[in-house]
Amino acid sequence: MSNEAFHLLSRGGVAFSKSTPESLLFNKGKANKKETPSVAKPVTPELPAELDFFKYAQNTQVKGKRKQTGPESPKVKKRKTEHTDDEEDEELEQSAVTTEKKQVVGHRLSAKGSNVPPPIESFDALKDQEKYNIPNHIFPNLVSSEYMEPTSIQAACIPILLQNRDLVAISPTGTGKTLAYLLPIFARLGAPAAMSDSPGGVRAVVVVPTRELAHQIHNECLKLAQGRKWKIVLFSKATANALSQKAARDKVDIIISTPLRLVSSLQEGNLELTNVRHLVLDEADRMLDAEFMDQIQEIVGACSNSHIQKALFSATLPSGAEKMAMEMVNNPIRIVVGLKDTPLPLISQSLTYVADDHSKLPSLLSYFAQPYNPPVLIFTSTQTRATSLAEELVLNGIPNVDCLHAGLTQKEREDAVSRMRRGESWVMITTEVMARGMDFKGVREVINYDFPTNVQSYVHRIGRTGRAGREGKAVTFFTDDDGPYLKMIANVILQSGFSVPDWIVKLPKPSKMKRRQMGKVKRPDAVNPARSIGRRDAIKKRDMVMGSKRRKRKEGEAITPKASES
Ligand SMILES: Nc1ncnc2c1ncn2[C@@H]1O[C@H](COP(=O)(O)OP(=O)(O)OP(=O)(O)O)[C@@H](O)[C@H]1O
Repeated sequence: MSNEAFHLLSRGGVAFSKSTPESLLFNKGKANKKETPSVAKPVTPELPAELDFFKYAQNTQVKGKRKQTGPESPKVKKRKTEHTDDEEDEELEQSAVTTEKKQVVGHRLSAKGSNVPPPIESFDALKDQEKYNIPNHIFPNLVSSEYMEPTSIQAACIPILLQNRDLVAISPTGTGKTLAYLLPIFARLGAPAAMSDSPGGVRAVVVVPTRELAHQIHNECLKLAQGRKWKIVLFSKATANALSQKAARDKVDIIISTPLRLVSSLQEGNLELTNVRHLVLDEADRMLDAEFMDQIQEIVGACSNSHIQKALFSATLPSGAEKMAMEMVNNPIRIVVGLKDTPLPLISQSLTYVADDHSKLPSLLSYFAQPYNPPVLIFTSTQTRATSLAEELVLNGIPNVDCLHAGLTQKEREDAVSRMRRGESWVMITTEVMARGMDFKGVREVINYDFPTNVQSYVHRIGRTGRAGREGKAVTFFTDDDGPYLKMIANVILQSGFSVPDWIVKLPKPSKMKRRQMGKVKRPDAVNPARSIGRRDAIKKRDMVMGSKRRKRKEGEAITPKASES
């Protein structure tokens, strides 16, 4: 199906807004009932204060029942290390507890390092000029962005970064890590380079794994930059070209980029990072995995200013990545908010058995036959499967289906993100490319159609819902093939305080080898086998027709000379 045809078929022509009655359309089963449409049920009767990042419990009357022992229980604590990538996590946690860990009142927040500055109580506390020296123009921008009180990660990290300390920070998805590093960057830069007498080139760089995330962070920067002429560049081929002149580069304050784009410009000699004072690696564990490692090393090497501050942020940081992170930084402070590699209890999580790959589509269609809460984000393992699933849903009459993956053109990707932000997409099918960092506040349900590739992928995928204190729901389909990896995800679910069937809890712990193979299950390109058989037949028929045409042409060519002779 062509892209245009796909969008024509998948668009219902109306935007979904959480506050409009359109949401009622989704409660097919309850169409005639007066009660309000199905809303993700609150899952925590009393959200522990240490996990209440957005003061959720204080402001909301919570009705539901927590299904399992809370994250604080010793039983769950023991499980915690089982799902992590290797055994050293526990050691790290324990050493933090016994030696340098500080428990900050009110939140489960651990800080490790020397001379850790105390967290701030409020954004107002930052107005203390002597202590923090933050330019006044930033505060109205916080208010206009509706940032009234700092989240835990912001409370802890902002004073650290303001002291120009290096930092490794881990906090669950959707808890406001972006502002935790952007605010100190603006504060430390003080004023735009263009206003300075001796601008010396780019002063801050934020590196992220995808273009979409870079775009989103750029928008966050623009919110904080209001009222001043900051030059904040979302690095792309076009902007990189525009900055190939040194005079233009000298006026740049902050660059937000993916690693590849930055490295290309460095290698072409069109960019210097020698004046960079603040380097942030967001989604740090992804930035430090094999795919990006060489590029990150090149970028870090290019940021050669002796006063550089490095900060790494993520919701997950397996111990291997953490070791690498710690080697990159200088006398760092390590902050962990909540439980490492654990989703917020605001996201209710469950596992759904679907036997085999062919049974997934019918299972998903029955899911959509029940009341559901759009927008729903669905993750597949490959681009072709994402497209195939989107087509199937459209053909099955699911309204406002959309698709976003790295196989689309940049324009198509941007358009898909815009439609999602405008609330026009009710069901977005996507791949790992959207798993990290993307902040679509309204996403209420995440479905892992294909099992995630590892624990981190699971945590980030489901973290697209339950953001900024909202509730969310995550459903993960599993087949017999996913069995060996089930236990790892089940442990995360238990750790967050939800239940899983007993037999899954009793599964043996997978070997290291098995853990490495997770997500490598071979799946067909088409999610509907009937359609793929149809497709095969169509291809066969097409080949036969073409073959017969070829033969006829050849016969014709053989006849023609004779005809010309006559
Ligand atoms: N202090 C605050 N008060 C209210 N909302 C906030 C605050 N800080 C951030 N937010 C909002 O919370 C949402 C999540 O923020 P952000 O995207 O920075 O989370 P994150 O921790 O980086 O998530 P991820 O790990 O998925 O990248 C955003 O919509 C943001 O606008």
